[in-house]
Amino acid sequence: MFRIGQGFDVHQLTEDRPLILGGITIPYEKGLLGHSDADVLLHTISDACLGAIGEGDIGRHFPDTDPNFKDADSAELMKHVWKLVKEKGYELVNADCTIIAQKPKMAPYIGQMRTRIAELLEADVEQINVKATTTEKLGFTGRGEGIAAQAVVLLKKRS
Ligand SMILES: Nc1ccn([C@@H]2O[C@H](COP(=O)(O)O)[C@@H](O)[C@H]2O)c(=O)n1
Ligand SMILES: C[C@@]1(CO)OP(=O)(O)OP(=O)(O)OC[C@H]1O
Repeated sequence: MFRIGQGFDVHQLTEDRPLILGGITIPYEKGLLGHSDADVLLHTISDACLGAIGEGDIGRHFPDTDPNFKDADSAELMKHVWKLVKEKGYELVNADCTIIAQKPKMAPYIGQMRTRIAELLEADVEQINVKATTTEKLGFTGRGEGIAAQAVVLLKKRS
């Protein structure tokens, strides 16, 4: 049996924060603002996993009103999500993600992101695809005000 889930998330870019995306730190003049470390890519993959198992979203599991999650490492949140997926008896078929950012150039970091995401989802790197696109300077991402990410995750019941 297969289950599919999709995720979408946005965080604002601001000064004096590190840019953490896909579980790695990317050198850039700004970082993402959030209650947690604001890793928009891990958030959207986590949401897609939760969607696939019918378990709501990360805001339900890790409320942004809970001081326990202040500056939380999104990799740790994703590990918890993946534990829920495994408890329901599923494993990953593949995940496909898109980062929507005018800047910085993500291409040099995509390999490291795939490796880290594969580690977190206990999968092979070939099961994880990460893409990036600008919005041709249009909209809030195009103006460099924030970064968005979307993901689709396919799970299958372990035999
Ligand atoms: N932040 C980004 C955005 C895009 N890329 C790479 O550039 C290619 C062209 O982007 P367009 O938005 O002009 O289609 C895209 O396919 C990515 O490979 C990137 O590395 N970082
Ligand atoms: C991850 C959580 C929890 O720290 O906070 P944020 O980093 O603000 O992220 P968001 O995607 O807005 O929502 C989920 C939150 O509950």
